[in-house]
Amino acid sequence: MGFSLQVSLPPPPPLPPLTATNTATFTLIRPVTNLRFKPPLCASTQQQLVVSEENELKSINGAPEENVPLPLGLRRESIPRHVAVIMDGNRRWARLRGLPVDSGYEAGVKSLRNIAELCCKWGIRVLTIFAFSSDNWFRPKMEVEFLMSLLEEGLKEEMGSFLRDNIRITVIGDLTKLPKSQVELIRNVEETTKNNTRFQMIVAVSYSGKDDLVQACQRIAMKVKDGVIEPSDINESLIEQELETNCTEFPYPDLLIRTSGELRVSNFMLWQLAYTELFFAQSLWPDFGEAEFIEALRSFQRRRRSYGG
Ligand SMILES: CC(C)=CCC/C(C)=C/CC/C(C)=C/COP(=O)(O)OP(=O)(O)O
Repeated sequence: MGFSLQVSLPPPPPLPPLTATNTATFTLIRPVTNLRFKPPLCASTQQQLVVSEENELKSINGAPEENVPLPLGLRRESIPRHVAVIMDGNRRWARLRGLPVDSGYEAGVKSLRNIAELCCKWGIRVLTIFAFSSDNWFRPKMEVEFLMSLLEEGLKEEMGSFLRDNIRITVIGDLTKLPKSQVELIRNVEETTKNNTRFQMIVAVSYSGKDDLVQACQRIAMKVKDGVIEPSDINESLIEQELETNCTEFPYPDLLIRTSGELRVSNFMLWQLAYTELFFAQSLWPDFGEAEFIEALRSFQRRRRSYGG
């Protein structure tokens, strides 16, 4: 749906296309409530602009990844659609530097931002991160609270970028143990970003792959009990539909990366990882940067995926 705004520039300089970085130079003349992305109002600007919502969204949310060259040695046609990550080694990273554990998690968030941006840039469609496992509740209370506060701050701070960059956020896991305010924030972010299509980040919080399967079994058992389906109707596709990854078009990660040299999947996406290619990096998660990510993607592209056939 379009809206129009008058131009009052004597005479207007050539306007660059709207991008995520130059929108602050434009002022909308009247408040617009139906925009998914709202350019910040800039008091100092002299410019007023005619723009349509359609054009704005096209300019910002187009598919720039198609024009961005991939790093040397990576082929666009076999870029994984879904990458899952076990971000391991944050505390070790901090301890190695004599820093408090919290600094390790903060450094981990920086690394996550970097990898998520690269995913967006290179056309990876889904990134699932293991942010907090159901077993992590047994960590010291202060540590748990700090991790949860990072999640909360991250969601609040990045909300503008999610909308601007057409990013969908989904949280999976058992949220019943989280404070009500955090659950509300999560549901709000999910709802606000649910129609975004360029990139989806799935955040696994209080997550357990076994629990995901147990919940799916319970829901299916209820359907049998209620006479909605017969036991013989239970098949892979039905189970897939009941798992938490029913939130994405690409529920099966093509590539799982685990950092810090540990060689386990630790109860992460047990069903979904059936045919996933695994990559174990030596780097601790805060050190896992662009070079290591490229190495993981190159390794993925060298694999022959036969799915057992
Ligand atoms: C979305 C969001 C804000 C995420 C939080 C940030 C973040 C990096 C979380 C990782 C959580 C975690 C339990 C990692 C495991 O490594 P570990 O830290 O236990 O490391 P260790 O194996 O060295 O003890």
